[in-house]
Amino acid sequence: MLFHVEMTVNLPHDMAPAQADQLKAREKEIAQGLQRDGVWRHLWRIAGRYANVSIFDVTDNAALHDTLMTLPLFPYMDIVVRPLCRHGSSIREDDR
Ligand SMILES: O=C(O)C[C@H]1C=CC(=O)O1
Repeated sequence: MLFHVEMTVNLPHDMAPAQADQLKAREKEIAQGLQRDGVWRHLWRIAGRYANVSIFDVTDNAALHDTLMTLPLFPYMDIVVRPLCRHGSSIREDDR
């Protein structure tokens, strides 16, 4: 199943820069692993915001939840999830 996921990161203003850098580095490592595995299909920065729009490809809602919970920044993100289904007019072969 495909999901449109919007993540907004809200790091506490008083978080030590070293802790923030460590969280971001671990997040990047996990995000890149999920992309290599084909789970995190698209990752786009929303211009001007510490937020992204992503497409995840997972088996079901629970799998998406479990995946998102593995992200080191999860406790600091507001996440909006929209389940997707194929559009009847789409000519793409890779969005099933
Ligand atoms: O930067 C973000 O949007 C948050 C998160 C998503 C991927 C990643 O490396 O960090």
